[in-house]
Amino acid sequence: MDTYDVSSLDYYLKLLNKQKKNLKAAKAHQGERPEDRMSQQDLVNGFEMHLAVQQIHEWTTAPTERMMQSSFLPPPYLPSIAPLEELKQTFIKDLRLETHHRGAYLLLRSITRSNRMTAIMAIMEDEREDALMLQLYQQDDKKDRPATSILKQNDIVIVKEPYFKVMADGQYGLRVDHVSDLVRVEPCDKRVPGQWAPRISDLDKTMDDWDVEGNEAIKAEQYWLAVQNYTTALEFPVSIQERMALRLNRALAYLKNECFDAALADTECLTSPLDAPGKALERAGQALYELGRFSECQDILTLLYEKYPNNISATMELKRVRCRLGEQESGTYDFKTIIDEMSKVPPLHLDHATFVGPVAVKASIGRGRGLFTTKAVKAGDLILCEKAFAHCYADPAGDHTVAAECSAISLLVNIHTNRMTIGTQSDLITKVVQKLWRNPSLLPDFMELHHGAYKPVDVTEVDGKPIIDTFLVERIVSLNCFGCPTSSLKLLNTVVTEDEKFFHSCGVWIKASYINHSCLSNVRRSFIGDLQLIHATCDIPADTELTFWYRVPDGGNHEEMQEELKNWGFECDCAICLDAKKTPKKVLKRRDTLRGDLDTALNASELDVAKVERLIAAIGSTYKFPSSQVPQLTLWTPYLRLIRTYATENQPVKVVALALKGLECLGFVIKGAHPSDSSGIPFEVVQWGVMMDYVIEAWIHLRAAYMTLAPHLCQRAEECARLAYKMCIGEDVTFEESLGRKAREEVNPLET
Ligand SMILES: C[S@@+](CC[C@H](N)C(=O)[O-])C[C@H]1O[C@@H](n2cnc3c(N)ncnc32)[C@H](O)[C@@H]1O
Repeated sequence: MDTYDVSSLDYYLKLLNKQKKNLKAAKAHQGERPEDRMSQQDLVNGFEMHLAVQQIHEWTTAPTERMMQSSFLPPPYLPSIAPLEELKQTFIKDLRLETHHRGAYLLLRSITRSNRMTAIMAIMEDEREDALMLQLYQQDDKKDRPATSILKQNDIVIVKEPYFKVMADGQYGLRVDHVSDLVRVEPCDKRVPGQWAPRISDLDKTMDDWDVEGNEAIKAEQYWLAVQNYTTALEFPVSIQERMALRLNRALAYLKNECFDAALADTECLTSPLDAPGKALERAGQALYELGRFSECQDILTLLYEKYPNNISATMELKRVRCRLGEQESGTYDFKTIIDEMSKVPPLHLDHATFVGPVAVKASIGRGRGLFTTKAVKAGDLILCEKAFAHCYADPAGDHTVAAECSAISLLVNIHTNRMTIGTQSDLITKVVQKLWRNPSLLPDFMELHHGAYKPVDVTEVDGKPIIDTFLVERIVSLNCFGCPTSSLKLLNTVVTEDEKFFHSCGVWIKASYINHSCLSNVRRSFIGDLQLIHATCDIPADTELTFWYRVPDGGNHEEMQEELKNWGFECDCAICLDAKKTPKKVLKRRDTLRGDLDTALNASELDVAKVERLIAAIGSTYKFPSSQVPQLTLWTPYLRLIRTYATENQPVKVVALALKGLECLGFVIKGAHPSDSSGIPFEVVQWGVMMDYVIEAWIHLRAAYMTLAPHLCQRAEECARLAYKMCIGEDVTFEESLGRKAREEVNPLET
């Protein structure tokens, strides 16, 4: 939704076809055991040489000049679900090309440093001293952790059911797409051959040595290493007290590594909170907070506070979690403070809770599941304010200088679905994989999301570790992710360039993902950082399905709209689309011709307003149903153009007439809005129309025109502008500063 899909652009199609050709050529060798594998030494030399060249390139090229990275997703394959003890060891020389070696595993040792391209890469050997390149995908983000720490020289790993393939450079290598297919092996593991045995110095270390090394790793902010060190210390025979101290130390390292499930488990607070020491309660509270389990977090922190009433951090944390609970329960947010936070650079992942209004997920006929109201809501009501499950801010400069939290923009090519997008989706997939890998308690909610025809494995855990299927994550991201601006407000205040029309930031919001598409939508989404807000754009009765746009409709070509929805695998059957489908081709053709004439008239150096109005009326007459039933979206932009023209010319009578007609074409039904109306009917929006962009502007122009013609209607027009603002921007605390004050002070506020 709102992502930059380049699948139909020529340049990218050529790239896709080239990749497909390479894949086909590689497939021709499927099942072969290559005779021309490089020697270990040649592989190492080549790898080191490449590293050196890459380093020089990085030193000598400005970040902005570097090429946009591409990520190619291979045809999907399932993760290994076999317990390790059921797999048989195999060796490099027995590997067959383009084959997933089901039932087998490889034991490998890294013999080089590792490098990060789109994957973490290193040269690995097996115990027979054969070597090959290993490519690990979906590993930690480089901002969190250097590549060299993910796979260090001499690290020993097992690759379950390895996938041996021809790589982009024609060499042979292993590709690991599923993080759960890689198992790290301790040097003292009985499977490790004698020649790779641990160093004597490591064997001599005591539990205390490992504990001290863990503490040092924490100080050096090498939290992944601290976890390893404390884990090794815990393998020694230890007293209950020592065990608890080590686990609490490890809980801290886990927290820093964003492994909140494991941190929580190490505190043992969920099983015996009453006996837990302060440090355990503090760390458990932190883990629960990060997992969004605010109510449990409050319970733990209350216990901590009761035990240590003078503990300042406990008091502060308790206050913080109570704020989250307030947001979660009431949907009341301090938007002024949030907007202030947003103005900080770098953009933040906001510290706020999710509010779910009166909605429930239910079956939607012909659409799978959908989100339905559980009670009636009014136009402008907040339905959802959802914190992203995962979110990637685009780094416009491409150099990570803007913010540590930013992601580089890259091209994501899915060879299997032929879909190509530009943005941060590639990073988003990695982010989701890592979040789930580190916190398996989050798996069920995410994996429940729509994944089309993809058939995942039905095993969730093996050997005590979660199974994470990268291709399932990719499918879910592809069908459920939202492209988004940094904030909808920022979009209102800037002139959007052609390139910026496509949002490069993106995220996954689980609840919002249940909302199906309709061009005739009844809710609209907006963004404030990584919060997605959904507001009702009209009065919605109870038990009604909520819908918004996946692609913004413009009432133009019906087939083109359906083509844009193709990725999601459905045809829209809203009243607008059904009407277009049923309208005779001859009428559609006439409408198209008139629309072409109208565009020419609108683009003329001097606007012939009479002609434009005539053409609008002629297009209007090609519709069978009134716009209150089937909105005539194609007329919105021309009306807007006329409203602006008449506002500039200070013709309030015309502004009112055209603004009301414009709103009418979107499906609005408004009573008592004509200044000349002497019937005494009070102003009322009987029906809200489709909430297209610039509806706020139309209301503001109306307000300005009423100032001269019907001052008593000004306030009503301003209220409508404010409500439309809330629907489109997400809040109305900035309305006054953005538009309201200007609207009152100037006759024509939007022209300045
Ligand atoms: C983001 S999910 C929406 C929730 C989904 N219906 C579910 O069951 O989880 C997108 C998918 O919903 C379905 N969908 C959305 N809008 C639809 C519509 N108007 N008609 C039919 N299917 C629709 C399509 O299968 C689409 O790929």
